[in-house]
Amino acid sequence: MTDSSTPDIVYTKVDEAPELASASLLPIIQKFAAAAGVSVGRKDISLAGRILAAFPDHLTEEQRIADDLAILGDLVKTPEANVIKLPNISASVPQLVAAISELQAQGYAVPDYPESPSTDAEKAARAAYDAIKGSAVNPVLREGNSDRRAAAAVKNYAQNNPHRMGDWSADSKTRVASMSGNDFFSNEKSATLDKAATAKIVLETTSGETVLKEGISYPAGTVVDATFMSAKALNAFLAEEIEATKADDGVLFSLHMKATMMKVSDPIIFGHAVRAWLQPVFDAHGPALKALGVNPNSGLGDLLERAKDSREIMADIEKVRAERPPMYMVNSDRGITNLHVPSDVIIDASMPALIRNGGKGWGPNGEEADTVCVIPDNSYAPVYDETIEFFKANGKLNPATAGTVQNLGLMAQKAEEYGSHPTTFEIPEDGTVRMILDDGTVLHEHAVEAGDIWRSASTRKAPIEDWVNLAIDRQKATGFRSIFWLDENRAHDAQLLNYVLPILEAKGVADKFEIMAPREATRASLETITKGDNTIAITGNVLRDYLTDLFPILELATSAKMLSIVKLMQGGGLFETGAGGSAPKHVQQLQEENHLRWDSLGEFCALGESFKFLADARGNAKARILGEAVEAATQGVLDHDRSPGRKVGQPDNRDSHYWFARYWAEALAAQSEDADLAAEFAPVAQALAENEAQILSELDTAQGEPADIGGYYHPDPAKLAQVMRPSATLNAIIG
Ligand SMILES: NC(=O)C1=CN([C@@H]2O[C@H](COP(=O)(O)OP(=O)(O)OC[C@H]3O[C@@H](n4cnc5c(N)ncnc54)[C@H](OP(=O)(O)O)[C@@H]3O)[C@@H](O)[C@H]2O)C=CC1
Ligand SMILES: O=C(O)CCC(=O)C(=O)O
Ligand SMILES: [Mg+2]
Repeated sequence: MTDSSTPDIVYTKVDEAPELASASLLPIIQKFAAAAGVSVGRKDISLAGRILAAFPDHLTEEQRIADDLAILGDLVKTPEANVIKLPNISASVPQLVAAISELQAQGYAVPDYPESPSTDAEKAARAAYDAIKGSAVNPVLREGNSDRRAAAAVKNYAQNNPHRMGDWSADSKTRVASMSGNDFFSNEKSATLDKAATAKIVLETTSGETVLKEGISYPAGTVVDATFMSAKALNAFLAEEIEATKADDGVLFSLHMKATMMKVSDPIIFGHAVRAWLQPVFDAHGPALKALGVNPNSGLGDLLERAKDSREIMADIEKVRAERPPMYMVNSDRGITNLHVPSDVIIDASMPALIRNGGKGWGPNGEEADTVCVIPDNSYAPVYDETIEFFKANGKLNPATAGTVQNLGLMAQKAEEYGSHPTTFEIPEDGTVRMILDDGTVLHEHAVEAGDIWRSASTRKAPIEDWVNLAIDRQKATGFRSIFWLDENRAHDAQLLNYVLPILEAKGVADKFEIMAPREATRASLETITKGDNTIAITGNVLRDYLTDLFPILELATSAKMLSIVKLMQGGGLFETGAGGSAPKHVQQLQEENHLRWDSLGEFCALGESFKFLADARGNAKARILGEAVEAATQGVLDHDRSPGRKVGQPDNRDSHYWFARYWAEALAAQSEDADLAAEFAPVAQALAENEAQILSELDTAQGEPADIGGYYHPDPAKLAQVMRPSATLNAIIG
């Protein structure tokens, strides 16, 4: 078993590109931190790690690892927590299955993922895997609300070095398409509980009553929502939009939602889209597809793989494809469509990239084209619709002069849709869903039909109050235009306003804040930053996710450079690195040509904050100096353009770590507050400078050939270290 002691700073072990970067960066951080007596150690929240931790009984003693996510889940509820959290995979089923087979091939006897569990053992395995899939880590660690913004140095850099933006034209055919009703937005009901309660969710049909879930307990003051999306309405809408897109010659069809974070509802919606796209094939070959084990929720890629030997089915698929509009591609070189894999359908990343690109997506022919963006539910789609209409009318944003949109997101304790996974159901039969409290009160009730997606989400009182107070603090600290993105006509938002308005009144700051529905807030924010002014978007959890990619990608080209702080409600600190994900494409590039374009600026920003937090929490003056020197080093990386290039042969992630270490050491050597630290780092700085040419040449020589890291989801640490630390000269200095 792995060591279960907790280091002063936890630096999470994750997946994909950030994990590759850690192999190079973490040894540097550990060396520098040791000078302040600070230990920096790892806890494993990777997909592979979480799978291994779930099945100790299937593993040998040496193979077993501790359940680090559970350990961290406890740690974040204590004031001692100081966690640097890198982005991890929120796995779709295809990713989960791929990770399982990789582990099995490496000799770990973890069970297969049971598609249709029948035995008790299969049911147990399925339950364990269901707990691992989707957004299973972030809701556990995020025991505080979210504060994401660009650090001043990062924003200044973006203004001085504006990235390329695609041009928008007034006659762009790009548009957002959403359902005309009967979606989560229009069916929502919401209530605030005046006392603590336990609830059950039941479905009543002509054949009797089924308990969908019971024993859900809520503290007093919880806002409890319930809503559903009609499957019939969804299917009619999808069919219509496929036809409407086709009528607009050459325009791409695309679907955008969050199949990973909304891990129960959105994969079902995705499956409806796959089915709608191939409806004639499902009509003609339903039983045959079923016999092949096809599940539309797993995507077109899985379907094609299973059907590839059936000439009849494949011919019919071809026929349908020829009749369909061109589809927006995830990777046109590899033939990966928008509907291939659910985990590629991640609206927070896809819509901003399309908008940054002048509303153009990539088509199957590898050419850019205008795109119909299907976002079925209306809760948050207006944000993208309004953004697109704004740029059509006003032209693209100018990153050289644009102000910034910061975000304060209500996220703690699985707030809002974030926490809806255990209370989301695909309705098996027509009937009535009721949410009933232990005193018999029917809190919410909906008439539903078979196939409808019903879900309940909740938001607790303490996180709401914490979020409003955080907003008051940030508004005071910045003086920025501060907008609560709440729609008084939406059931859930109206309940939140019952909390927000009295707190603002009681603190005498009501005049400092505006309240706007998402569409109006989007327009106001775009107008504000276009003028060069700044604004704070105070939002719920889903908008937190969406906006902290949207605005950074427009303003800074990427959300990787964001400062992302989670002030834990019990007093600890969680420092996330950037606002983006784990960049699978970057791993592919490393494997093919040993170039890693991952930018660790998010890690640098989080590290500085973590040291400063530790300094305050533990009265460690050296840690403060280390943190201030990290900030100077981050500034150095920006000032001297040391961030990774995109192409092989250009300096990459490893080069940027060399420069970061060097500027960090130089800043420590130069400061006069702590003579011991200066004396310790002067020779390090000197060695790094003197060996610059040698180190850069060693790093450069490493690039070009394929790199073997011994696994994708579960790489071999020794091979990974060899690939990511190819400079013997640098390694000797770092030790
Ligand atoms: N906090 C978390 O734990 C999060 C986890 N995720 C997970 O990450 C995975 C991938 O998500 P996806 O939506 O594709 O989003 P990503 O943010 O991983 O990738 C989108 C694109 O953004 C660019 N990018 C992101 N981070 C960096 C960086 N540090 N340096 C340089 N470029 C960067 C890359 O562009 P290019 O390829 O053009 O260089 C990348 O392809 C999923 O499994 C998802 O669940 C997603 C968001 C947050
Ligand atoms: O938890 C997840 O799946 C994704 C989180 C995310 O995208 C974010 O926090 O920005
Ligand atoms: Mg996100």
